[in-house]
Amino acid sequence: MAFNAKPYCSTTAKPPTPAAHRSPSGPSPCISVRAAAVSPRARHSAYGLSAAGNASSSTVRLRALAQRTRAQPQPPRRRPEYVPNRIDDPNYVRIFDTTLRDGEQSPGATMTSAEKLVVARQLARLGVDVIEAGFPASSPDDLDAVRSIAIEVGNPPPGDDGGAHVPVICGLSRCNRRDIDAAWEAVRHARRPRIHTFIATSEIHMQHKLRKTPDQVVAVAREMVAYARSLGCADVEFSPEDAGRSNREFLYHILEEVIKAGATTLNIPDTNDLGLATANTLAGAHAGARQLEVTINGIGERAGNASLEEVVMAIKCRGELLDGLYTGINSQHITLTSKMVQEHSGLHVQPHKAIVGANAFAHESGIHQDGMLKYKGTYEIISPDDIGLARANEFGIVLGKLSGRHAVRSKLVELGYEISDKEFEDFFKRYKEVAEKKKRVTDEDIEALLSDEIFQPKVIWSLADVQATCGTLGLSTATVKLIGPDGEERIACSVGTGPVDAAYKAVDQIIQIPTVLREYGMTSVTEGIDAIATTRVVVTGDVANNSKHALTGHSFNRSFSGSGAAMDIVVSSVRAYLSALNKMCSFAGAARASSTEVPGSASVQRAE
Ligand SMILES: CC(=O)SCCNC(=O)CCNC(=O)[C@H](O)C(C)(C)COP(=O)(O)OP(=O)(O)OC[C@H]1O[C@@H](n2cnc3c(N)ncnc32)[C@H](O)[C@@H]1OP(=O)(O)O
Ligand SMILES: CC(C)C(=O)C(=O)O
Ligand SMILES: [Mg+2]
Repeated sequence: MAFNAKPYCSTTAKPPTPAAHRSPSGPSPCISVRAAAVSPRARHSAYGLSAAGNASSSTVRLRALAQRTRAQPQPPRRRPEYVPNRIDDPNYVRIFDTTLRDGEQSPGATMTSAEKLVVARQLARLGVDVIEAGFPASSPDDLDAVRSIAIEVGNPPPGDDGGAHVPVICGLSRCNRRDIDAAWEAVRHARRPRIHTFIATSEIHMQHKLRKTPDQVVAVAREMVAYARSLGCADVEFSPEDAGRSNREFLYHILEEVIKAGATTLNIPDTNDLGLATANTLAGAHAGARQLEVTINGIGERAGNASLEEVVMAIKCRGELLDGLYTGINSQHITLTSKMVQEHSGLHVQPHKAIVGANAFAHESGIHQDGMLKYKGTYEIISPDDIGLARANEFGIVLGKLSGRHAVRSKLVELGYEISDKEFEDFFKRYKEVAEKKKRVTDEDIEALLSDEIFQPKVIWSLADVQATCGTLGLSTATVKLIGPDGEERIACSVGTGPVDAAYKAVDQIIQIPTVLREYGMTSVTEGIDAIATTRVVVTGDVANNSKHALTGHSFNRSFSGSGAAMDIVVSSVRAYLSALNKMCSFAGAARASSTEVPGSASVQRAE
């Protein structure tokens, strides 16, 4: 998590010392932990009562307060009016989004000004309280980008009657005048501008990076916070960078000093590389921080930041475990915002990413799918609607090799096919064979398999096996084994101009009905090397298949179509050919009526 320990305590870490909070001289700040801010009530109780100011005593008191809070009636879920250094509802947690600043620091994630503006508009729709729009001193372009966001997103839309949510627009700066001037120049156009200034407070950073003594760091922090306020900025956030590795007493001391200098939010950043961002952030909120610093999809420098969607949905779904906390986020915009940030930052989330990953609301294994079909709450704690996700099917079922009968049957019904139990069992067997070879079975795969397995003519000849060889070294060969209407297996081999031609000639040798192949077509119904190939053929037979035209009475040679599907193109082709030949045999059989001869039975080798 990113604990934001910003003067309104944000989540990072730990609340300022009692002394800091009792400070009579400055305004009370909000505490953020690179993530959250301590609510005024929590803060005052904890700090007011804590004598020593060490972490454990503060934490204990915060918990006691939390328990009392739990028993109280829930406050109305309305975003409290924005006041820089306090939040009037102790349960309200501000969401500080730094996608456009810290998120943009992810290698390769740089966005153009136009892209940043589009994302900022979306963040406002999402309802974030603060947008950290950039680091204006880093380049003239970034200053321009932050300024445009301040002007366009940081002000009410024309004609607004006061109902529109207008986020705070914030710019980051080091603790120096040049950076602070640039930040102010960029954000001052917003209705609610904020300058966020930071300086490292850990021994390792102060000594090796800043090359300053702790006293010098305190002096510059104090001076620069006061300078930011002197420019007319009423909302100043201060972050002690690398707070997690800073000496606690020193941390409290510098926080106390910046509060006196006019800081209104304290962010305690826990620059955390261990994948604990969301957990840390929630712990900060639980401990009283009331501003959480997050990014969309969790993007950011190195291992990234706490992700907005995880933190917000955890608070929404488990608010009761967090003493009734709530945010002003409209979660129905989460999916769109996540996609937009993926698009513009070029950083795509992994499929198993919580809340916004492609698999977060998809179910592929049979037991889960069965549970979902019976009651969605079994495997979904969040409704996809809650995050604005429209999924292709109601239950998020993705068919694969681990799917069971319930899910496959429901897919057939969804596709409009009602088949008998016996047919379904045959189909399911075939489905499993295919699914074992494919990563994912699509609707098109299902339809192709259905028409191959179920919607075939009466089976006279069926395919047992086929083996073909082909290549550039000579003619192709094929061996085909069919099962005849008498249940006997028959085998034939042939050569051909290609493996399909060779296989068809072998079939002809077995069935021995004069046949002309009129049309042959193959399509891959799905994508990728493991796609299912569907073959359609049209054949005509001899005079025995002649039909009379209904209107003219003339005889014509009737044609028969057939289709087949398989992942192997030769198998698919032979299935289609047999399907057409079976139709033709049925027709011929009906025409001959009394004939008992089995086509092909006399001239081919019987299998052992
Ligand atoms: C934890 C964070 O995420 S911090 C934000 C990080 N984001 C960025 O750095 C992105 C934008 N950065 C930039 O574009 C550039 O680094 C600039 C424009 C800010 C500065 O560029 P340069 O002037 O060339 O300095 P450079 O980046 O090489 O070095 C940083 C200097 O700032 C100093 N510095 C670092 N942090 C701070 C601070 N918070 N307050 C004051 N000085 C600081 C360093 O000690 C170093 O000073 P030195 O030149 O006296 O040794
Ligand atoms: C500037 C600070 C807040 C920061 O980005 C960090 O500590 O990660
Ligand atoms: Mg950072």
